[in-house]
Amino acid sequence: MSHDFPIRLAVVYHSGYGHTARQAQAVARGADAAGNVEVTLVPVDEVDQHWDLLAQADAIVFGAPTYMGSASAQFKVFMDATSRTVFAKGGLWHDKVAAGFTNSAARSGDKLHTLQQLAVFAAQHGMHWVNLGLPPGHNNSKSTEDMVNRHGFFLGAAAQSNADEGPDVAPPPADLLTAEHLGRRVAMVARQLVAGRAAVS
Ligand SMILES: Cc1cc2nc3c(=O)[nH]c(=O)nc-3n(C[C@H](O)[C@H](O)[C@H](O)COP(=O)(O)O)c2cc1C
Repeated sequence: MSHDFPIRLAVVYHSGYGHTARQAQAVARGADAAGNVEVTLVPVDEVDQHWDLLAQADAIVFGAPTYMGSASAQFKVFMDATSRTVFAKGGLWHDKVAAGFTNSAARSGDKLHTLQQLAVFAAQHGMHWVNLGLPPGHNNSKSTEDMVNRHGFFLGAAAQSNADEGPDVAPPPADLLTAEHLGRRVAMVARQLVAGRAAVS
């Protein structure tokens, strides 16, 4: 696809112990690989410096660890802040592209609930949610744990980090490649949308 349309993509994430940060970096790498994409990683504790950047973005990818079956409290603080900084200002994120990812220690760990929470959040802002777009990776006798989308999610990217391993080794490469895929896909969808708007305006 032509790279003539530059894209601005932000990854807003929280990570208490560094594992979800690895996933966020992978999403950013994937977006960067789409070419002509300005990618910014925004940890939620620095978001106050980045509200203008987020308002300018074509796409925002949301990521949080799953804590007690939902997005971490720190990420929820960010979500709630957008009521005032984004929603009440006239819907500054309306018609932007959105997607999400989460990481937790258990295989399921109720990650689906977090992805659903992120998708509903994006919908409240009138954003266009992009799904993962990969088939389940490890669902038959010939597949392995090394395959992308090994957790079989459709709504977004999932990662699993063993509770006794640090972010130097967890989440494993398959989950980081899954996150890279999501980043690249979101950038491409954003470009298609920007190009399409230019074509019909
Ligand atoms: C308060 C808390 C709650 C957690 N709840 C869950 C959970 O519901 N499901 C799960 O699989 N793991 C759970 N975990 C494990 C984390 O999701 C896991 O350690 C993850 O890799 C942390 O990511 P981070 O390093 O980016 O914070 C929990 C961890 C903490 C600290």
